[in-house]
Amino acid sequence: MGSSVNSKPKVIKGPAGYVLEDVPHFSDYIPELPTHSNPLQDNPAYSVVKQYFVHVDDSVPQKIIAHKESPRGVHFRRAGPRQRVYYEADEVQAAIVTCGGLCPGLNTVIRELVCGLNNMYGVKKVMGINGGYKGFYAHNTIALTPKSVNDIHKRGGTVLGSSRGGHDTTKIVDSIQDRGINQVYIIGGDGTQRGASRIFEEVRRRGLKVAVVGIPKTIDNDIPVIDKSFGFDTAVEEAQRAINAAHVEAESIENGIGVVKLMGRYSGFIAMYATLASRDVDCCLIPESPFYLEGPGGLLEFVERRLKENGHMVVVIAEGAGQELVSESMQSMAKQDASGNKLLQDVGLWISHKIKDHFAKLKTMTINLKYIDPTYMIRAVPSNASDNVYCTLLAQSAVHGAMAGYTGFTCGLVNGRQTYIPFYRIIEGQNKVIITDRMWARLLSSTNQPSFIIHKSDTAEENKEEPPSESAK
Ligand SMILES: Nc1ncnc2c1ncn2[C@@H]1O[C@H](COP(=O)(O)OP(=O)(O)O)[C@@H](O)[C@H]1O
Ligand SMILES: O=P(O)(O)OC[C@H]1O[C@](O)(COP(=O)(O)O)[C@@H](O)[C@@H]1O
Ligand SMILES: [Mg+2]
Repeated sequence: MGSSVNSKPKVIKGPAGYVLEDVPHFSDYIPELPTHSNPLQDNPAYSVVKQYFVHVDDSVPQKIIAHKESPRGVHFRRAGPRQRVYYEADEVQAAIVTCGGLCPGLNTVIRELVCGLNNMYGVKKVMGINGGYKGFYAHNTIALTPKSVNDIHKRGGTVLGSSRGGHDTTKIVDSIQDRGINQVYIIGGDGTQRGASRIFEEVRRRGLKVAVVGIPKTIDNDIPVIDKSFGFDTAVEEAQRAINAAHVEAESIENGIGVVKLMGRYSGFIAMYATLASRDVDCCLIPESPFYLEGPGGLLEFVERRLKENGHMVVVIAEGAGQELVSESMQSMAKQDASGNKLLQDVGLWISHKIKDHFAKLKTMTINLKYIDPTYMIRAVPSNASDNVYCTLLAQSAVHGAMAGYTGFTCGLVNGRQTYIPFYRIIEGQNKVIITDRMWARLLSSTNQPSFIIHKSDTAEENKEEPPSESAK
């Protein structure tokens, strides 16, 4: 079996600016592998489907807004079953691992990988790696059968367990070889996909016929390229319960303030969508939009004004918002978790204290503030109906890709279509709320909160005499 240095991006160009950012395939580094006809063609459930197999040239555009003269742009390979497969059913030894923080839907993905492999391709040997990456070399494995995973999608968390840290590429690939694993399904966030990419490179370097497949998991929705991640809808839905509670508490008492902290380390999507969905939120603070507390146009002035107008208010804050302000006022410890992620300070608690201190000093208004931190409750629930369907399609796409000999890719929804995306595109950046986009503008107009950025620059010079009016925002 051949081996070479790290794989290079596979970029295929076509007419009119067409670009396919393709994913690796066994045939790139292992010559003359035998192929077999896809057993799906004899499966009664699929035999009625016209054109069940994906055309070899099918690809999905990354950008679907186009102008008459614009180039066709970047495309990704469309996911789905292929005519020829690179494994026979009894040859496959699949392994599934879940890494990083929890997210609704993990169990559904595990279930559908096991059932998809079994029902579509007759694969019987599937093992679960216990406790994240380190489970490859530090724990026992768990045998997974359609029966044993039958109702796990009704539970939150991951039946396999998860962990941070412990990624040792050599030990992991040694374990893959020792256990005879030839398909690895790796479910996890940005850190996990980085780890998966390293595993793929090592597998390729050793010339192994092992499909390395990533399935993106991120409750924060911070993975680039894909439309959204599984579990996100569930998280937004579950956040409504906390926001409702905050609203009920706030409006039941004079000058009531409800503060709700939601997940979102670097990306405020959960906070933004939960706010847009709820309509009870007066102010949404996210990491992408810096804010300030004191002075004209600041948060405290806005809180005072909203309380005077409405008698109560709800603030939603993403965990990563205002971290620079928290660090300024508290001794930053700059600690990291086992995966190297920066540990954040509790901005919800901090902002609650700041608001309370402000009104205590002001003495003209007595407030009643209730702080709700539902962060772990939101990610520990089972996935909702639409996420369950999404997880099923993702898992099936992953299985089809691996069986067809593709490797070194992450499955993902791009413009509503299932695709195979090369690892480098997934790990090169982060998906963030773009505060100059229409979605954030919609949020600002629905809450009518200050747009702190505009103010801070404007206020320095212009507003020495007079603070800006809300309508000027
Ligand atoms: N740059 C990296 N290279 C290899 N492995 C990594 C890298 N970053 C994170 N990992 C591993 O991926 C796993 C999950 O990462 P983590 O950041 O905790 O969660 P998530 O995948 O949800 O972002 C951990 O086991 C961690 O060691
Ligand atoms: O306390 P833990 O388990 O480290 O998780 C906290 C973090 O996990 C998340 O829910 C998800 O982060 P990952 O995608 O990196 O797993 C973050 O929003 C949060 O900061
Ligand atoms: Mg992460």
